[in-house]
Amino acid sequence: MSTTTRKCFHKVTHVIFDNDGTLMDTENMYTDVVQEVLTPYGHTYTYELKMRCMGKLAPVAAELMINEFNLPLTVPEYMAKFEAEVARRISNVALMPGVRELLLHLFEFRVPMAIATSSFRKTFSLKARPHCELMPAFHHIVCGDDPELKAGKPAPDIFLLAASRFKPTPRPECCLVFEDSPAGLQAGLAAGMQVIMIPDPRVPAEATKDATLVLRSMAEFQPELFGLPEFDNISKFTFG
Ligand SMILES: O=c1[nH]cc([C@@H]2O[C@H](COP(=O)(O)O)[C@@H](O)[C@H]2O)c(=O)[nH]1
Ligand SMILES: [Mg+2]
Repeated sequence: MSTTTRKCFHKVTHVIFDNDGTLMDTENMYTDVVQEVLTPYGHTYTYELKMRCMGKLAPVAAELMINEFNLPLTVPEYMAKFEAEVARRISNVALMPGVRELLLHLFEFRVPMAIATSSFRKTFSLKARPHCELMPAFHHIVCGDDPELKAGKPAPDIFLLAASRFKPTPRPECCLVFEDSPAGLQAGLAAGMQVIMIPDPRVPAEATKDATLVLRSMAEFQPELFGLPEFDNISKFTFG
């Protein structure tokens, strides 16, 4: 089940999910988007480079790409190309395996949940549209362009901001984070939270070694290990 064997986990009361690559299967789309932007300049978006961009705020990733390839583009110009390609592909993104079942289960037991995504609100809303029946499961959603957000992942700010919006506000150690990216893992840990990492198989073990637990899929998650309600055989709850 896990590549990290840490037997003792702390009980949590709140759960904060990353979105891209964790709840929604959007990372292959992002790979295609960035490759489309790079192709006219003759460059390739390697997985090594992608790992440095994943989870970062769009302007930060744009600057990284411009510097990496010495592209003749400003950050706004790069972002305009990036966003145009995202808009072309975003209409029907799927959920990652096991996500729907876990969200329904935790919602049934009234576990407070939030999303902390580097994606900007407008883009997140497009991705969320096919999954709108699941959105009431979240108490709130913090996006990368939130006016109160000072620094993106790997800084801890987005997870601390997400925790602060639960009322009453839980202590960081009572929050469990789900993440797929190395930057997101570092952000969650820096926030003082336990982080379950569900990385793409191409992410090397070195980049996941600090995770509280590493899973291959959300479907492997055992909530009772963190003091959350155990799955029964069939969760009958559905949204209205
Ligand atoms: O291949 C990539 N994947 C993802 C990103 C960035 O990561 C964000 C998704 O972050 P999160 O997993 O926090 O939702 C995207 O909006 C984008 O800014 C990127 O630049 N390149
Ligand atoms: Mg992610």
